Amino acid sequence: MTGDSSQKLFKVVFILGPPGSGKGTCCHAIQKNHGLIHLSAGDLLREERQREGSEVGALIEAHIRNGTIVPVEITCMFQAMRAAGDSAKGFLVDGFPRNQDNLDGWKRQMSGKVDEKFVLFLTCPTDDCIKRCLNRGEGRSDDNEESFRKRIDTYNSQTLPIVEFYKKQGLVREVNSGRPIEQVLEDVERVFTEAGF
Ligand SMILES: Nc1ncnc2c1ncn2[C@@H]1O[C@H](COP(=O)(O)OP(=O)(O)O)[C@@H](O)[C@H]1O
Ligand SMILES: Nc1ccn([C@@H]2O[C@H](COP(=O)(O)OP(=O)(O)O)[C@@H](O)[C@H]2O)c(=O)n1
Ligand SMILES: [Mg+2]
Repeated sequence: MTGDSSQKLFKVVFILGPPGSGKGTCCHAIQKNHGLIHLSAGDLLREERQREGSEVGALIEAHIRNGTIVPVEITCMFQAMRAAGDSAKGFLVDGFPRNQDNLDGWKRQMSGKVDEKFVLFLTCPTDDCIKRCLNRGEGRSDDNEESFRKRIDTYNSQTLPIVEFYKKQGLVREVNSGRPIEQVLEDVERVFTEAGF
């Protein structure tokens, strides 16, 4: 009837898990195989932090070092999805929503515009996660032991309740990522295939 009713919904898969659990690594593999667009909230924030003249660069850096979550208005996930346009088969939304503020902002902006397929939830022992972060080799200002501890605290207190929220809706697909990458990717691939990707 109206133009709105025929508007294409953005297909979305959320990727959540502790720092160093392999979210980015899994997204790279899946993106290649399935033609999905990978949007990492952390990457978008680091990009904005580097942008010359950014008014929020220092604020972003303070949150990143401190392992706390940047206010959702600054985390331009929605703009990034819109910028990627209609042609995308779907989006891998990596590291978002990470707390209640992220989730509230997402709902405010995206309700009625997205088809939330599932949440890929990666689980990995903290000892493995910290080793992986300290060896990541990207020179990140938060890949040190002190920041890692803060990130894990934030993850446990603020992100796990978001996973629970999606679990209640039957949307969580859990994969143990504390294993060799080939095994992890085999299970991740299966989850996407079962979801019709
Ligand atoms: N299954 C795995 N086994 C060993 N190392 C891994 C595995 N998955 C990812 N890594 C490595 O661990 C580090 C963190 O992975 P990354 O994908 O950046 O995690 P996240 O995005 O969840 O922080 C990277 O150096 C990556 O190459
Ligand atoms: N939704 C998000 C995602 C990341 N971030 C910030 O960016 C940091 C790094 O996030 P990331 O997703 O790149 O980190 P990993 O979990 O991939 O190691 C987080 O610790 C937060 O400080 C945020 O504020 N909000
Ligand atoms: Mg990452």
